Amino acid sequence: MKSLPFLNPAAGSPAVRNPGRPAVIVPTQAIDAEELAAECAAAAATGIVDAVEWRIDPLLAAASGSVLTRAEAALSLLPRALTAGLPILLTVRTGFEGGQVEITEDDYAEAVRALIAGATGVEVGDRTAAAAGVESGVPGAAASGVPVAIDVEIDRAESRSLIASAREAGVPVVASHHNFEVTDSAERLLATFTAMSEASADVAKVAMMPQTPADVLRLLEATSTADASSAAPVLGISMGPLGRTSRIMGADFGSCATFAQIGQASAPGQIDAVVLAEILDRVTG
Ligand SMILES: O=C1C[C@@](O)(C(=O)O)C[C@@H](O)[C@@H]1O
Repeated sequence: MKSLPFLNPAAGSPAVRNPGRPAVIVPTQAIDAEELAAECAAAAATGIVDAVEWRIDPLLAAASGSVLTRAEAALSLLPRALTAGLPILLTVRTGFEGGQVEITEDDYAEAVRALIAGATGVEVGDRTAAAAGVESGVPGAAASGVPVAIDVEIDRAESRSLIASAREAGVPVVASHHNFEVTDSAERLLATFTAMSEASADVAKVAMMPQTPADVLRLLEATSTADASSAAPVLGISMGPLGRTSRIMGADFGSCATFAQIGQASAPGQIDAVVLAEILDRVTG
């Protein structure tokens, strides 16, 4: 298991203190500033969360105007998320992959490009994000010194150029691929991990729906194989109740992080974050 590459050392969260422990990432689907600030603060207050994923697809779906206007509306809220001090993973989960925003390939690329620019240019206080990133040495750090990373769906038409743009801007990238129906074949899973690694993603993540225990095993084996052959951290998730082994013991198969819920889950099978942290305390110390 490799470490999640956008932890915030200053947060002193469990994965920061113990590099052998997978990062716990908690999603928020907040669509306004108050909800976002409150959910990030609540996650930080538990002391067991390492990063927050802000799923902005519900906000993009609810807002009106061009995709650029809607992405900018989301970005204007980002400083509220950063005040809690936990790293933020910005995710536009499209309808293609089980998310809430129906979006064209062109609009997805435009939204992600706007988010990359915003993640490097967020102003908190009087320093620019890019300057703070250089000073703090934290990749993708916003002005507060809190890392901001971005999710890019590897199957989107412009994924490779989006990943290249994010890396050029110093924003860490989590490449994603989801199948909410079944679990891909072993060959397809490995090809997906390889494509993510070849595109230079900072984390290669797949989330699959199992139908049988053998599907969970195939996902875990592919994750472990990909971890052994890739320089970048990997993350393999088997969703639904059947896949919970992957969310609890995934680190033993190479996963650098696990998604857990506080309040609303963002995918089937997520475990309560506090309960999961207690289990991880017991099994990983
Ligand atoms: O990609 C992922 C993983 C996930 O689908 C899960 O299964 O926990 C949850 C999503 O919010 C996130 O973007």
